[in-house]
Amino acid sequence: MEAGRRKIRFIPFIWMFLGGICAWVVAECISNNSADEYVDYYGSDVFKNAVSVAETSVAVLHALDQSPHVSCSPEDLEAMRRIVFVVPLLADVGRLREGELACTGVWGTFATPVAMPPISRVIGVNAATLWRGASGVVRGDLAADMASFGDSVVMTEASAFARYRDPAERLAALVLTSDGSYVYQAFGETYGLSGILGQSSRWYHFARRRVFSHCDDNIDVCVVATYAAPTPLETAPLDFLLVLAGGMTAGGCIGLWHARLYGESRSWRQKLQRALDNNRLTVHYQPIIRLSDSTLCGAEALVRLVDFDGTLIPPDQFIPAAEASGVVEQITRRVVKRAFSDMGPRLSADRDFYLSINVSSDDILNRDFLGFLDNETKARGVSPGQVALELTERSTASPERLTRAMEEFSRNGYQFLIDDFGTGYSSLSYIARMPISGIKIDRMFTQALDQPSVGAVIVSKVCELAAALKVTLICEGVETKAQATILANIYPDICAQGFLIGRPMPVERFSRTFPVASRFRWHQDGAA
Ligand SMILES: Nc1nc2c(ncn2[C@@H]2O[C@@H]3COP(=O)(O)O[C@H]4[C@@H](O)[C@H](n5cnc6c(=O)[nH]c(N)nc65)O[C@@H]4COP(=O)(O)O[C@H]3[C@H]2O)c(=O)[nH]1
Repeated sequence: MEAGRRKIRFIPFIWMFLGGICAWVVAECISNNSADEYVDYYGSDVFKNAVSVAETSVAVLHALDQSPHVSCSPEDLEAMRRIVFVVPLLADVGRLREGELACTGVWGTFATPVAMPPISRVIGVNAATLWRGASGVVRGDLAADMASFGDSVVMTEASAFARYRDPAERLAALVLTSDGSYVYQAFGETYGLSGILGQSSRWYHFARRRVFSHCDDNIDVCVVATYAAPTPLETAPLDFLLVLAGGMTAGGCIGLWHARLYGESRSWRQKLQRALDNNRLTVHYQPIIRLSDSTLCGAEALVRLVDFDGTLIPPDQFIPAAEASGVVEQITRRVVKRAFSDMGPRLSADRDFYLSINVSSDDILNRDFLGFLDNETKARGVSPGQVALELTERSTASPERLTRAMEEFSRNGYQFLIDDFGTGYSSLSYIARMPISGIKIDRMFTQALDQPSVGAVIVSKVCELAAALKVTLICEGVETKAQATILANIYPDICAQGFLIGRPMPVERFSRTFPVASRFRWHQDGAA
């Protein structure tokens, strides 16, 4: 008991914690998303520029290679000068002779060819040669990236990547080959970046280092850019704390609601258990008559919980809690025992009279219940054929399982009635396959009978269905003579249950009001 109370007290805190975690996850995802946008923007810019430089260099090398002019001839120098003039990404273009630079578009022909520095890399099928940051080739103070193909060489303008040299805080990028073995350009703190080529962050990846990586399809140029994203607490501490507080508050509210529901169901469970232990469940009986001849055909057993002050609590208030907490099976057994003890003599005296008992699908699916029912009927001398089990149409159990279980009860002689027909969602095809002997039309349709509404149409359709299925039809909630008259006209064989005939009552009153072989003349007042 104490443990249960302590558990209830913890529920809101657990939900608060969960709410806080959810809020934190949401804040992280939002922050990841904007950090990814940032690194994508930066990485794409570097990538576009790198591809543009590479494509331009390749195109110029290709053009020089195809040139009809004699290398370093005045026409060749003129053509190279024009290239340097129109291609701002290139600082100079020139010609090699025996591995040395013989002339360039800017400097013309050298009196003494300039020695080339050691090669950084040879790439591609056609063996283009690359130099990274080569200095002292033309001007001692300038370090340029160079590429050569055949006897042509291009020198990249130093300013081509200038704007990336000092990236914003936490940003870094590498321009490299797709196998990661050669780095064209590096910006910022790039240690370990080549190892993550091919990975890209998504908003749902939880990592502080956000990654952009992309390779060109035609040229062997890739870019890996990273952003060491700050935590949401660093970027927007107030917003983050507000989101966290919101999450915890929402979690706390859900927790309070959950604790209340849990407390209610726990208190109902305890209340019901105490009522069972103290024998404070009682059963009332509501008469059911056949309208055609006014004979009493049966009675429905309806459970009530007697509160400590003697007031009767109707089943609608505790049966759902009993079903949810698993106490319903104990209640059903108690009702069965009580109803057989109350109505046993009546059932033996009047073999045409039946007693209907509400059961839940859990009762029917419980293998022991059939044995229990058999023992009780035997002990009280009740014929199973006079016992109708009312199963609500709103049952959530699997129809196949339920049908199989119902068949076992049916084999032992018990009848089944589908209660509250028309309010559930079960398919008619299932109902048609279930071993049922009767349908009870819900009172909401009955009460619409003497009003112009679709209720009357539905009732007459259900009557047709009952006739087709060859099952008994019982109409619940018959309160007026007008309703009874309409029903008797639509379906003469119909049975009626409702305040017009009698409210649920204790067994003593039931026996007094409806003695064996009595008739209830509903078109006159009172029982006869
Ligand atoms: N307005 C109006 N109401 C009428 C009229 N005639 C009968 N009623 C009420 O309609 C309900 C009929 O029972 P139900 O459809 O089986 O509906 C039952 C049944 O589904 C459930 N129930 C009752 N006893 C048991 C039980 O022992 N076990 C289980 N599992 N459920 C039970 O509780 C429901 C409510 O039972 P009650 O409160 O006794 O309410 C009863 C009855 O008092 C009428 O002319 N007008």
